[in-house]
Parts: sequence; C-alpha cells; structure tokens
Amino acid sequence: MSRIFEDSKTFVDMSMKNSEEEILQDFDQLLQESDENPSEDQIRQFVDEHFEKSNELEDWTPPDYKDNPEFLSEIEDEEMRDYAQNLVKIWSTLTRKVKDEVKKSPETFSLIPVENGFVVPGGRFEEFYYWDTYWIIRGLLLAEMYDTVRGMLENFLSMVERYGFIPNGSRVYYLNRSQPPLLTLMIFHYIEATNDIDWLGTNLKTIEQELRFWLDNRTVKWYPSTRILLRRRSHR
Ligand SMILES: OC[C@H]1O[C@H](O[C@H]2O[C@H](CO)[C@@H](O)[C@H](O)[C@H]2O)[C@H](O)[C@@H](O)[C@@H]1O
Repeated sequence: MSRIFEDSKTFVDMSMKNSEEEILQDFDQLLQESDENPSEDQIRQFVDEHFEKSNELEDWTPPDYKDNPEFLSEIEDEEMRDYAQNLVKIWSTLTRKVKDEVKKSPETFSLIPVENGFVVPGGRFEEFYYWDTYWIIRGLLLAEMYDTVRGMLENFLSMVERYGFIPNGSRVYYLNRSQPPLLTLMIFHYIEATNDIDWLGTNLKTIEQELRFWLDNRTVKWYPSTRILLRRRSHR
C-alpha cells in the first residue's frame, strides 16, 4: 500500500467501511484517473474513505481466572513467587473475545471469528497465534484455567473444521500458512491436567483431521544417508 503506514500490519487489520463492490469500483476508478499511478495522497484518501481502524475485539475476563492459583504457594523463593504472580496477572490484560458484529459480517474484517475467548500475544498482534498458544496453554493450565483452555482448543478445532488446518494466526491473510503443529501436544497437556476423556472422544475425528493435513500435505521425504526419514514442515 505504497508504505503509507509504517507497519505493514496496520492496513490489513483494518475493517471495510463500504461494500466490496463499491471499494473495487472506486479503486478501478482511481487507477484510471491516475493512469495506474496514484499518488501517496490519493491512496491515503482512498484508504480513509473505505477503511477504518478495526474495533473487532472486546476485553474479556475469563470466569475461571484467579489471582492466586495453588501453584504459587509451592514456590519457596519469594522473589520467584512474586514474579510468577505478576505473570498470572498479565492474563487479564491479554484475554479477548470477538465482538458480535464480526460474527454478523465477517466479510468486513480480516479477523477470523471464533466463539470462545482467547489470549493474544499483545502489542501489534491482536489475534491468536498457533504455536504461541502452546506455551500460553501451559501457563493457563498451571493457573487452573481449564475452561479457558478448553474454549481455546475448541477455537482451533473450529478452524480445522472450516479450513482443514490451523492457520498461522486468526486472520484471513494467514490462511496460506501454518505454524509448527502443536495442537495434539496442547490437547495432551489439557487431558493430563483434567482427564477430560469425554471431550477428547467427542473431538478425536477433528484432531486426527489436523494430523492428516500435516502428514498428507506438509511432509517431505528426506534421505540424509541410507535411512528414509519423514519431516514435518511448518511453513510453505
Ligand atoms: O510480522 C512479522 C511476522 O510476525 C508474526 O510472527 C512473529 O510473531 C508471532 C506472534 O507472536 C509468532 O508466532 C512468530 O513466531 C513470530 O515470528 C507472523 O506470524 C509472521 O507470519 C510474520 O512474518
């Protein structure tokens, strides 16, 4: 976008103010009028007219959040305990839910709507990411936030149902790539902490579908010497 924004993520995270047809029509007109070479000012004006900074997420306090989970009392060193407590408090600054308006008109946003709340990395990353969520889930389980974890896993499973795999992050522009496949390991830790075998049984088919995606589409044969090895690739 002619680098009118410092961060390449600013434009792609904006939402559309007008219909796709209207925007494409105006863009064609802009190209025609400018002999296919619009100035920076013209592009800026076009973007202002048709796009706006998105307001797609709401802050969310997970109902199972607690300030003082049990594991803190097991940390003997006071400094380490304070540090861990401060880490626990960070959850409430990074937990989000998708607003209803995104679910009603998803075509207007680059964010992919999901039903349950989740944890974002923060800063410029206001969506959830595949492999970040592995470490996030390890922390949430320590903090006994089992319902939140189950909801986040279900968000991932809904992605597998919709797209056949889990994208890099929950934005449509991440649909052409994934990240290191850690879903089964996340589920392993969830089951280890909760023994929620019924949930596992209900979702086994979708979990296998994700594994199949990697085995069928992202596995290469590698011949380092005489041994044949299969390696998984996370990026295209
Ligand atoms: O914009 C540069 C890159 O940003 C993302 O990757 C980085 O942040 C992610 C979220 O914390 C993290 O999962 C990843 O390991 C980081 O490298 C994005 O996922 C990349 O596609 C993008 O090139």
